[in-house]
Amino acid sequence: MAAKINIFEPPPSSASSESDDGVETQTDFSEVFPDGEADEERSGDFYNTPASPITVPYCPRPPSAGSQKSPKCRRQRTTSLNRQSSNKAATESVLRTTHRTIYTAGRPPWYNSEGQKVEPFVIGICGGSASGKTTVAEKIIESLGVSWVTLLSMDSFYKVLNQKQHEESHRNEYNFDHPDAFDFEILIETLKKLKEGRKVDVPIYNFVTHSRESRTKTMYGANVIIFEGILAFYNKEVRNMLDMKVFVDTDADIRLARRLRRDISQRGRDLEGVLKQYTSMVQPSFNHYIAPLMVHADIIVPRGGENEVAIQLIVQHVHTQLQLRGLKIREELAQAHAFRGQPLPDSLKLLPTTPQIRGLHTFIRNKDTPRDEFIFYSKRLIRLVIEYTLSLMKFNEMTVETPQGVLYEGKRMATDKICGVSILRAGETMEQAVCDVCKDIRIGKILIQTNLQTGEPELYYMRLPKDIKDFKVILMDATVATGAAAMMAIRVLLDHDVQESNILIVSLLMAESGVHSIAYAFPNVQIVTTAIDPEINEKFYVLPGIGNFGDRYFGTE
Ligand SMILES: Nc1ncnc2c1ncn2[C@@H]1O[C@H](COP(=O)(O)OP(=O)(O)O)[C@@H](O)[C@H]1O
Ligand SMILES: Nc1ccn([C@@H]2O[C@H](COP(=O)(O)O)[C@@H](O)[C@H]2O)c(=O)n1
Repeated sequence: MAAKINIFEPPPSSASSESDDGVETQTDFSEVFPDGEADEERSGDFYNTPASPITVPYCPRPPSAGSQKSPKCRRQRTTSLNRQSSNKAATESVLRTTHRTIYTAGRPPWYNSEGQKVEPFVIGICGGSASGKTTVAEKIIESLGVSWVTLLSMDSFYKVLNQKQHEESHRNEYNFDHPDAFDFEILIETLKKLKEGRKVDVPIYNFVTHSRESRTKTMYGANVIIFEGILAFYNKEVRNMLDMKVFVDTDADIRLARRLRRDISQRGRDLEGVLKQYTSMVQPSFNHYIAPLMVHADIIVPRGGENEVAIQLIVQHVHTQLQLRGLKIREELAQAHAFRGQPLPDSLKLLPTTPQIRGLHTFIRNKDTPRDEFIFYSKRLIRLVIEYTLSLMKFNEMTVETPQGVLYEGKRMATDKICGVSILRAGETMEQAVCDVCKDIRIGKILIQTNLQTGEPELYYMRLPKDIKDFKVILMDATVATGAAAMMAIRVLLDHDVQESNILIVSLLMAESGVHSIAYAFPNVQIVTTAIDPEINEKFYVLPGIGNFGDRYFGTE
């Protein structure tokens, strides 16, 4: 695969800092590439996807729309996607730098067109020590060309040793090749969480000190998860989580030669120690525990990483499986013809189409409106839709005394826990209006861009207010066409434990099919807009539409 270096470009209007009134509107793009990651390993470590439960009332899509579920039923929460390097790869990255390539742009969808998380494809790689498991895993990753792959090594789950065992390990007398050396409980829990797309903190193992380091490595779900280790197929529960089992079968003498070189140069061992450990424990355990696991393999790869043919076969199979999992979100959404003629969902809150609203639309839809007027009239419309959004909040009774000493029976918004999140970059144009009407509101940002090759939305960046799960979220995008970007942003919020019913997606203009798609996937999300247009063209623009709102507003092409 051609190496894919991250080509992250902040959007034109980003990187602002605190505004005068102290409202946080900053866009800190360093968040995308956290400190401590080698450049070529930048992989969106920022992303956290805990599972989140949802319920459903609205299901207008008829069965012919390709949906498997019955109208009343609701899908299970399952998994998600991303790309990470393993602990092992991370700790050895200095040694391997010249071989390491890949790495990612944005995160492609980790859910299907119904908003449901999609299971990642999990590959297990088993084989003797120094057989080439890690090398095979890295070659698969390179050839796959999939952006989000997690590589998890069984080494991370070596048990913490007591004093006696520790002394034995330094005399090369502790058996690290016996199943009892591994903490299968944490391993299983970790794999399960990764399959569900949740965040895990994986221990980092140090082969020199025979112990876990105090820091951990944070990993997330992915399109593909590769799990490798000498006893990767030993535990039945682990085996059941593997979609494809690969056994790397390399001759014992080659394994010994590689191990000698590696353990002396990288793991702080001496010749005598390696040979003693190998003959007394590594080789016997291989014969007794590891070699018999070959029966579970779907594919046996002789010679390890040199075996290009085997690696390409594996890669082909994974590609086919990923395709079957179907993550062509935008295409599917754009073809959501089954919604035609369906009543608009109850979750849609359309502003009354007054002459004033139509008048504002007339200005901003007119292709000849100059930019300054476009901005002026857009701002007016934005202010109206934001005020309307606030009117949908719950209000409590409140009595105040007027300056004349008379009581006034009024109302007060039930919660002040409201925050804004803009979908960059068009959604950013709506931030000011939210800040103007909600005092001290905090604003988060999510950057989603379209991959020009796949046409799919990709998540590049996000920075969300702290404790967002406790907030009502006004999610802003100027226009919604297929709903693909809005759905990705909603998915991000749900993955951060925001309640579906606490999300309001707010736009100036939405395509009818986008409204249906969002409502079908996320029936409890409120959808607020000033107008609905009937069509989407082949470029995914709304028709009649406004054109590219961001370009017209920011004066870009
Ligand atoms: N085909 C190969 N030719 C030469 N050295 C190799 C080859 N494959 C792996 N190695 C080296 O052998 C050692 C063990 O390989 P690795 O892939 O880490 O095996 P495992 O993960 O099974 O322990 C590493 O130092 C690696 O660089
Ligand atoms: N403290 C330790 C822990 C493990 N080992 C050996 O590592 C081998 C597994 O790692 P691979 O990368 O070779 O799969 C295993 O055979 C253990 O003997 C060790 O030496 N010290």
